[in-house]
Amino acid sequence: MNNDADRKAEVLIEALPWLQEFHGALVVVKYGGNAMVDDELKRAFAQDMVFLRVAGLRPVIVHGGGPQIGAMLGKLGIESEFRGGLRVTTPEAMDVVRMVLVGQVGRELVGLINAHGPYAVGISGEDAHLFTAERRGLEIDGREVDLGLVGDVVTVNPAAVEDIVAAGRIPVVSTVAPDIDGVVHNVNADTAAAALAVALKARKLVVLTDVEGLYKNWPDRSSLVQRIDAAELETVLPGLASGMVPKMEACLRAVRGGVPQAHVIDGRQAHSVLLEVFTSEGVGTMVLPDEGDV
Ligand SMILES: Nc1ncnc2c1ncn2[C@@H]1O[C@H](COP(=O)(O)OP(=O)(O)O)[C@@H](O)[C@H]1O
Ligand SMILES: CC(=O)N[C@@H](CCC(=O)OP(=O)(O)O)C(=O)O
Repeated sequence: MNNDADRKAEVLIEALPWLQEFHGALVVVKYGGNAMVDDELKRAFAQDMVFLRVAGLRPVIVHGGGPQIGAMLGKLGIESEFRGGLRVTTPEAMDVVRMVLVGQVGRELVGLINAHGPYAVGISGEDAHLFTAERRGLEIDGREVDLGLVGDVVTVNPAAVEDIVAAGRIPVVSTVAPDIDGVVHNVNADTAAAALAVALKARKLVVLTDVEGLYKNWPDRSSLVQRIDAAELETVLPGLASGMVPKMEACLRAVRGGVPQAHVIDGRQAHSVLLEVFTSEGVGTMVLPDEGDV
């Protein structure tokens, strides 16, 4: 065999133990809006989800869309600001959040996946009681900050998502959610992905973003964390900035809720999900439960 054929065969065979280990595994993949900027990358992501499904895994996608919401708010002349990595959401902004997440970003992903076959079904936190939210406050320097219609997920009814998965399809979840009075809230997609991964007893949570993983001393590029356990992550959390806060809180919530591993990986690298699942080195940052919890 020539070298090129050897290398291709090696790549395929390296996947064998991982195909065995994850056969049938339910994997929640959070696709961040910052990793959706380029059409090629979006197509590669859709291919990866179909690959996982055809390889015998059960992918569930939770998508974000922060930059896309920002762009639409900008076009409409509505101001929006972030506090602690969360968007302060007025009722007017909430209409835009819902329109963009459900009607634009979710639809686009469903279309890209369905270019490969009848796999993807879009669903939002409003469907079949999937998520119930509770208004979420934020404490900054000991003071409570009002974020408007921002919610945290307090209950998950995963039955509708389970039905879609059981039918061999790929749920694509948009993260708007009603509170108990039916008022729709804006839920950060990392937060929702973690709550869903716990409720579905997922084997993995994989979070795609626009950075290689968690840096202990951001922005020092030599401080990329490959593995971290829940207890250590808890000590690092207070020092984190911007979007990394809800992301790492989500990983912590997932592993503390029984998900055996959570990963933050670089969505700017095409097919990074496949590298994470099917190669021995993996990519990005892996968050593990505390030793006693494994
Ligand atoms: N410690 C850190 N490690 C990695 N990235 C960090 C850190 N602190 C802040 N960041 C920033 O967080 C960003 C990711 O969060 P965010 O922009 O909300 O992504 P997404 O749209 O994928 O949810 C990174 O691009 C980086 O600029
Ligand atoms: C409350 C809150 O911040 N909600 C987010 C929801 C979208 C999201 O989380 O998108 P990314 O994953 O792309 O950041 C927002 O309004 O931007």
